[in-house]
Amino acid sequence: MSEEKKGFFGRLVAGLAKTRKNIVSGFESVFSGFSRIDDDFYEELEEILIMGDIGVRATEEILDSLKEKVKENKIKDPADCKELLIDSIKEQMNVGDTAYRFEDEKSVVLIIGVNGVGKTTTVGKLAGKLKSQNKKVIMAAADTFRAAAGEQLHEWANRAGVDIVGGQDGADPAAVVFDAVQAAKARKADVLLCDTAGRLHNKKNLMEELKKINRILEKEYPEAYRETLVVLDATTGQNALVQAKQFSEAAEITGIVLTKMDGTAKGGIAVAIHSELGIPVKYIGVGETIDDLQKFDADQFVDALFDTQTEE
Ligand SMILES: Nc1nc2c(ncn2[C@@H]2O[C@H](COP(=O)(O)OP(=O)(O)OP(=O)(O)O)[C@@H](O)[C@H]2O)c(=O)[nH]1
Repeated sequence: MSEEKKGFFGRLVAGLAKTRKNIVSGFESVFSGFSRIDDDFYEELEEILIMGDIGVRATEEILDSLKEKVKENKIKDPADCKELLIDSIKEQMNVGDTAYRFEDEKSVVLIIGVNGVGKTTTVGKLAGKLKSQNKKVIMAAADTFRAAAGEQLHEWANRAGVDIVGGQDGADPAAVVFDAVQAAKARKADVLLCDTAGRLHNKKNLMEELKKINRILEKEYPEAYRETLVVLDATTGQNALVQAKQFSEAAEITGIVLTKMDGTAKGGIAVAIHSELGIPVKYIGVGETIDDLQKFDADQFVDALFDTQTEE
């Protein structure tokens, strides 16, 4: 493993301490506590997976795949199931294309999410990350629904050292996006980050608003690659999955940002999102500062969950 990867892995393991404690220690006791592979053994595994917020459907599929592998490989010792279980979870998390195209080409990134999930913080962290790659970034404060959201985003823009357009409470979000696109073109921005609202209690309005924004982007900024990220609060577990489903009905989602992974034992929700929705988690938030946003790598995530070597 390269130094950089080792560093990332270490941070990932540390950030996931609570999730790991919840899932890994449970697995370890099952692998070492059972002397044979029987229904009780599988039931215990099932319980740990469900308790870890991996989701009912994903859990079933993981266990079916594990049982098949056990049969195929004629495994008799529960301890030998560990690697097979890791493989089965990785398979469930495979959603194909997880490229970060917006980091490499002229792009506009729409960031949606309900209030309080960490959306504004995520926009700020993303801006900081892109800025450190020498990208010209512009923020659009198009979440004009909540008073003070614009002000908060301005603070993040200052912290990250990027330009910001909009921020007046009650302005039309689509109009803010329109202005931001003109600014992005005039200032030759690499990435336009749009903080948009996500009021799920009125899905029709949300859909209309997103459609309107997308129409503006199609018309005014067709040359930009479009990424739509949904921000979800990992501490809400299965609720996050429900939100992701609802957003995916309202817009074409290209990725998920899972925030507050540092404060939760429910990190297994990442598996459920991949497995049940087929949408990749692209970033995880593991703290409140500008550097606390990490790219998500499903294989490394599963390895980190099972890593028993690292001190906490
Ligand atoms: N521990 C931790 N806290 C986070 C993370 N991301 C955001 N937060 C905190 O969560 C709280 C809400 O974050 P905001 O970014 O204001 O949430 P929001 O979704 O933009 O909310 P609105 O502005 O109301 O739309 C803040 O206290 C953040 O510091 C994270 O990854 N880890």
